[in-house]
Formats: sequence, structure tokens, C-alpha cells
Amino acid sequence: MSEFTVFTEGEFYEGHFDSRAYVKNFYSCPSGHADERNFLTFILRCLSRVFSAGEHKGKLLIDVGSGPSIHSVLSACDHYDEIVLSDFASSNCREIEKWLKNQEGSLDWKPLLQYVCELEGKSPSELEATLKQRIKKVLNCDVRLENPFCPHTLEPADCVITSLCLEAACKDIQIYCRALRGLTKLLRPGGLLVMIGVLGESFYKVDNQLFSCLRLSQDNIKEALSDLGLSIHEFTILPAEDRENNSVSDFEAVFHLVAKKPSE
Ligand SMILES: C[S@@+](CC[C@H](N)C(=O)[O-])C[C@H]1O[C@@H](n2cnc3c(N)ncnc32)[C@H](O)[C@@H]1O
Repeated sequence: MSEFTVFTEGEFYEGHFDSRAYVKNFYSCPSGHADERNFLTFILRCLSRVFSAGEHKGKLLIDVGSGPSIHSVLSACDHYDEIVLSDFASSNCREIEKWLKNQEGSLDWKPLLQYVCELEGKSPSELEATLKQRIKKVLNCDVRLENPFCPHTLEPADCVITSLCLEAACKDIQIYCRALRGLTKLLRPGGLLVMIGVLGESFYKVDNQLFSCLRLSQDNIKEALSDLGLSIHEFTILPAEDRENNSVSDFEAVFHLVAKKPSE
């Protein structure tokens, strides 16, 4: 099942990624997909821990490779004035736009909003309103480019978040490292990189559609970050439970990390 002859890059997502099925399968409730056990609650709790204290704040936050999802910025949105979401696949950007405009049939993020608000003692309706007001743009991006937002140049960001994107977008470690360099360039000096990813994964599935994934080790990522001069402040790993019975992916662990770009 994990044997791919060709790595499924961005162009493949454009034609084959079912945005709505992805959200239905993985994000319709805080516990996420049953086969992935504590994957989603781990991510939401990590993000809440990083941002809810309000220590990290600023003007611009960019989420790179958002997919159709807003979960990665739920805990951060109170602390940044402007949020940019982005993805390679236009159907993903369209689903986010639909949600922002409260259009009929838009995705339902209420269960995740509710969960994060319970963790942080907030009101779901207020958090939803803040988030919708602060997401200023949903842009097309390509992490394989030196400037992922080419031809646009974004102002330097206080924070860049990326979740499960680079390992899905980059077919080898050289391209992964280059993509990480591109993300680092989006940050102002002293800016914060928050990354969610998977270790040792070669595939994941959305309904019956397989997507390939670059198998990464913790050392691969640490080395890539240190080559870019970033300091790692947190690197948390949750090993997969019951991996043999996971029908939708073969990840060995999920990780969450916080790193800082050096100040000039
Ligand atoms: C596994 S999904 C992750 C989505 C979301 N961030 C999350 O945490 O659920 C991988 C995403 O990477 C996007 N992607 C694939 N290639 C890309 C590229 N070259 N540049 C930007 N995004 C890309 C896909 O369209 C997809 O939305």
C-alpha cells in the first residue's frame, strides 16, 4: 500500500485531494480519525499550550499549507492581528473562503472550536468571530518555491505555522530542507516557527485515495533547522498507538515543535 512509483506532489493534490472528505475523516470531532488515536487532541493541546499564555504575539501570522482547515490557528488567532492561510490546492482555499463567508454547505468547525474553547476557557462564538475577522487572506502557495507566495511578497511574519504540509509536498530531504528555508525566510528576525508533522510516514489515505509522504526522522528535522540557524525551543513527540491497525496512514509518531529565527 505504501509503494508509490511517483511521489504525489502539489499538482496531484489539485486534481485528487477531496477537501471535504479530508475534513470529514480527520477533523469532524476533536478525537480525529479513530485509527489515529490521540493524534488530533495531541496537536490541539500542543498548540493551545504554546499560544494560550499570550507570550507569543504580533502582527502577522502565516499558516503554510493549511489544507481546507483552520484548526492550526484556533489557539493563536487571539494573539495576532492578521492571519494569512494558504495552500497549493485551490479546492482547499475555496473551502476556507466558503467558511469565512458563512456560505451554505460550508465546513463545520464547531466541534473543534468547542474543544479548544474548553481548554482555554473561551466562548466558541467569540473565538469564531475573532478568527473570521483576523483571517485577512487565503492565498495560493507552493512550498517548493524559494518564495512560496511568488509572485506576492508578504511582509515579514511574527509567526509561521505549518502542519503536515512539508512531508506531503516534498519528495526528498533536499527539497524538504529548501522548503524549510523558504518558510524561515517568511519570518522576521526573532520570529517563531511552529510545526506539526509526522515521523516515519510513507502514506496517508483520504477515502480510497492514497497520498505519499516523505519519511522523516527527528534527526532529519533537527539537522535541517540547525542548518538554518533556528533554535529549537520545544520538540514534542507522540508515538503512534496500535500502528498495525491504522488503515489510513503508517506514521510512527506525530511531532510538534517550536523554533525561533535568530534576531539580527
Ligand atoms: C496532509 S494535508 C495537511 C493540511 C493541513 N495543514 C492539516 O494540518 O491538516 C497536506 C497539504 O499540503 C498541501 N500541499 C501539497 N503540496 C504542496 C505545495 N507544493 N505547496 C503548498 N502546499 C502543498 C496539500 O494541498 C494539502 O492541503
